Amino acid sequence: MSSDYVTQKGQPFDRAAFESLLRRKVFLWQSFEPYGSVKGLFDYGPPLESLENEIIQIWREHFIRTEKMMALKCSMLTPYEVLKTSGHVDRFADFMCKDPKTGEILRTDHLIADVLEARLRSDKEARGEQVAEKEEDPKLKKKKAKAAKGAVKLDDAVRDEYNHVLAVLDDYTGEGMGELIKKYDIRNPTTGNEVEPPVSVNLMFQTQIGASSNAPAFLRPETAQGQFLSFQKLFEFSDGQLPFASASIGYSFRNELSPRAGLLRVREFLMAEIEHFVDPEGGKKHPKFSAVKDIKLPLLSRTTQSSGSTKPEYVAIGDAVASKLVDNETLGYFLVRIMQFMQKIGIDMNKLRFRQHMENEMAHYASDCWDCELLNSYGWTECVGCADRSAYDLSVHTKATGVPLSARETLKEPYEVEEWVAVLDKKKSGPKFKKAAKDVENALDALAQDMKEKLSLDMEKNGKVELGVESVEGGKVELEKDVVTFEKQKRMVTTREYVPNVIEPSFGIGRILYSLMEHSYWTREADEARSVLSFPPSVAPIKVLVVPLQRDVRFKPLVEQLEAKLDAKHISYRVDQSGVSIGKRYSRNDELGIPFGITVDFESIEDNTFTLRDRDSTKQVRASEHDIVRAISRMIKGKETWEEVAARLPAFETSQE
Ligand SMILES: Nc1ncnc2c1ncn2[C@@H]1O[C@H](COP(=O)(O)OP(=O)(O)OP(=O)(O)O)[C@@H](O)[C@H]1O
Repeated sequence: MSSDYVTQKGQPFDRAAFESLLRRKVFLWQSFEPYGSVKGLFDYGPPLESLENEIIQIWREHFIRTEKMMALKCSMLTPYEVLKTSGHVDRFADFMCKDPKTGEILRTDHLIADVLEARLRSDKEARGEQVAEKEEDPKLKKKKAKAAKGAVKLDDAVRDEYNHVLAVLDDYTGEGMGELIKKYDIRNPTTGNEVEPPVSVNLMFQTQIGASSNAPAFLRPETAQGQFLSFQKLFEFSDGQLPFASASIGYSFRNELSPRAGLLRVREFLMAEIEHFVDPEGGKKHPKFSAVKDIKLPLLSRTTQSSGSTKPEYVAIGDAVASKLVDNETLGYFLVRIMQFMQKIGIDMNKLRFRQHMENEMAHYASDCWDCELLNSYGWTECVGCADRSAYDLSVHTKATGVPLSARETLKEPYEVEEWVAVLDKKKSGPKFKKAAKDVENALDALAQDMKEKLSLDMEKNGKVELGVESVEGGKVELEKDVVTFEKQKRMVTTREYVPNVIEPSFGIGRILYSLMEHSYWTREADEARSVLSFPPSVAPIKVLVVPLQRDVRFKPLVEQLEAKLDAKHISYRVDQSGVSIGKRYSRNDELGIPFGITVDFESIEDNTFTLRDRDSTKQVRASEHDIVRAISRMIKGKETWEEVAARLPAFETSQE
């Protein structure tokens, strides 16, 4: 993949150089390095910690504040029963294969996909097919020619078979994948060794709460369950009004079998999840949908994928919902808001698409699901899952606990119903059934209407009925006419009780951060060694670089004055007083993605003016301290662009670059 992938300037993306930059500038590293590091765990250094913080702030503003969501902080340690009910204990598992010679563990579906995709790529190269987007690029051409040398051609039938297997890989059981491995002689790609048959492994980290092992628990694999279990409290907080949404930003943990691709598949990661609760009656409309209906989204539908194409179509979300391509307004509204968020933080819009889940990929209860995928040098990567989870979660927790997680609505027009009612004479049932009396009462309450009607007929015929409740004396409880009667009664219905449906956009912040860093990365044409991270001013980890022209005590008061001004405006900055040339200092800081540089020079001492440099264009203007700090502040807030600032402040020509 990385050979086809280009930077925002159309240059071939050099992942080794990019990763070296991230290491050099301490963006991130594998955790516990002095102890030999642990796969799938990363520490963030100052630039990445700060970048994440900026993105979280934008996320909070874009979703929580603007959409009036209810932010929650729920526990990460989760009792066994909760995750048993949600289905995670039984189903949150992947199949793994072991390389018996090296002990390496490989995720089975990834292993099969990687090997078959590599063979298909090799086949494409052998047939000289166009795999690169920028065919005319001589570097890419050279790379392609090199790759084609060892390429292996496939028979047409084999190629079709591989493509089919890849399309339906999610449908395979462990046994089925084991057969594929044998049939296609799939081996560990790094060692060439045969692998052992697939074994299912649950992905949750298990622990216990307290000293006793009677209370097994897990580190949560998603933030969602805590939000579902808080439903009743949120419903009251929203004054019994639906729709409403909760949101939670917090860590989740998955014991991934083969963590890889840097931040893209890790074992501990920050998630930002929204649970939007909506009345299923009335088509899951969204009150703000009409404001976004004309916005076009790159949608890669199920039908397009089935035809073998990976090219999304730009469709107005209003049309997509009207044609039922996207199931409902609420889901459609969130797809738009996700795209707008990505645009705000600087994601390259040419590297974003929404891919609809195939039927076999979706959970059985989901009615529609779209992933927001970002293209990076590892390929298209799911960064946000946006699913309509129907009433599944609230229903299963209600069933397991008996605590209703449902909404009530007062009806505008109450209506009368006639219902079968079981009338129990408690004065008689208590002494008669003793300890089983409560069970008898509950069993009668739980009877459906048709059962009550049937029992009333049985009672009339036989003078008694049997309930599925064990009596104290043994055998099933029998109820006679004097204890219970079945009657039809009229009742006014004034409220409607229902289980809301849930639309869930679920963001993996680490994957977004990584893709953003790749999308922001490019090198100056004149000098390949000079790399730049073009973060938008609003998300850049540090906003300003202050550079005194040289080490000179006369600059000190001016630097201090600038620092005080930037502090007062809450603008983050870095002062670079090192002795190296100004050009070098600028380019070192371009690598940190600092969007603006203020230079303090001899003229500053004379007239208190400074130069302001734009990272991306390297253009400079000269103005008073007040004007410069104000311009920076406005650009960070998105109130002005560099082009607008450069048009109104005097240009400054320099040969320092
Ligand atoms: N191991 C991981 N490392 C980093 N981010 C992850 C990981 N697993 C999931 N995410 C993020 O959490 C989001 C929501 O999780 P979800 O359960 O939908 O992922 P998933 O479908 O299991 O992902 P995948 O199929 O890639 O394992 C994903 O879109 C992704 O951004």
